[in-house]
Amino acid sequence: MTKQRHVAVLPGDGIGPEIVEEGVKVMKQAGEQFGYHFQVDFGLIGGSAVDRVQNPLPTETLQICWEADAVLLGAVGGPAWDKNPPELRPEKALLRLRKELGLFANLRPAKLFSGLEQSSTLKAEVLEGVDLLVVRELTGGIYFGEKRREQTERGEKATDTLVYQDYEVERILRRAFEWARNRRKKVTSVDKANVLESSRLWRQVAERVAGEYPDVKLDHMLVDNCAMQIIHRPTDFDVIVTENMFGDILSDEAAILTGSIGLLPSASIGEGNRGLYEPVHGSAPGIAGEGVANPVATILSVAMMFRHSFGDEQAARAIEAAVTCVLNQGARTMDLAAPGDLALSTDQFGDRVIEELKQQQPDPHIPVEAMM
Ligand SMILES: NC(=O)C1=CN([C@@H]2O[C@H](COP(=O)(O)OP(=O)(O)OC[C@H]3O[C@@H](n4cnc5c(N)ncnc54)[C@H](O)[C@@H]3O)[C@@H](O)[C@H]2O)C=CC1
Ligand SMILES: CC(C)CC(=O)C(=O)O
Ligand SMILES: [Mg+2]
Repeated sequence: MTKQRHVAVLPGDGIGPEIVEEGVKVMKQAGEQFGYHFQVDFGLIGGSAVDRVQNPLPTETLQICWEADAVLLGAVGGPAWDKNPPELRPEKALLRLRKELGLFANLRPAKLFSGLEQSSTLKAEVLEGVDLLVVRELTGGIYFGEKRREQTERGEKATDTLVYQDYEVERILRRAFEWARNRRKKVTSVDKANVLESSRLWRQVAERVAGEYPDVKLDHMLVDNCAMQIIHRPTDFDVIVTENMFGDILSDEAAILTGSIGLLPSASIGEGNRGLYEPVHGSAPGIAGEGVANPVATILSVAMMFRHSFGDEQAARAIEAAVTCVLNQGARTMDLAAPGDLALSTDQFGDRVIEELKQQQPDPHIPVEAMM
């Protein structure tokens, strides 16, 4: 029986439309092979929405996201909108969308594809076996705290506030422990508890939640040390769980382990099955419109959509296997190409993934219903 799914697609700004086009192609191909019929609704978001309708998150966009089973997003932002007032800033729209949909858990896996050791600036022996998952709290912390600008006697003053409530910490910690159970059973909780009160609460809650998961090992690490250890001993990490801003920064850093930020996908989920799927990277304005962006992060985000929103591990793995095959054949986009290599364009790479996906057979050993 054909499965009906409703997907909201928000290409956004910069390279967003180019990479999302490849993601949608792969989603439709996987849908054909694995028995889906998609209703796809496109929506405006970010700077392009400001330009068109003077609103970075139009009501119609929010509406199609609410009605959808999953949202696929490219990226938002760029220099054209950097000086906009807060209500017209593209990045604010993305923060608001995540909050409105209640997507508090952001999964950012960083895994080394074999053959890409040479693409990283780090030594191959440091990278061998890298496979970590950053679980980032997504709807709290300093990105959402009260912001203020004031004139004082000594000039202008700006304030950002970092607030966490224990329930917000508890629910993300619980997710991290659940996911660690299906991996190598190790959680590193990252904070700045030597300085921040919110981090002291975070650590306290982490200890409490850990008591419910005796099979999973919990370590605490200060964020400055973690930033170093990620590139020094990356294979020591399994699941890293941390607050919003630390997770944002550490996941970009983790991209260096894999060879390019153009490879890192993400899934943002909440209490239900609806999720938002987007690459970890931004709108890369410097290469926008040239057809050279790496579409892998977006394509792998589509795999995460099948896994987390549709509960379809078989389709997810087929997409991941197709990407692996294409990379194993030596195909590279500009960000991964060695000097002298012929780099494929964004759509050529997407086409190669489609061809490999067509060769993938459902694996009868994988349960169709994914572990959520
Ligand atoms: N989720 C989102 O929509 C995000 C949006 N942004 C926004 O994006 C804009 C640019 O931000 P940046 O700090 O430059 O970060 P960025 O991630 O857009 O780019 C950083 C570097 O990585 C390269 N890069 C990124 N994605 C790539 C891909 N798929 N293939 C090949 N190379 C790629 C870029 O060319 C650049 O050299 C800003 O307006 C920022 O606010 C930044 C991060 C996340
Ligand atoms: C709102 C986004 C621009 C923040 C970010 O960099 C991210 O989520 O990766
Ligand atoms: Mg970021």
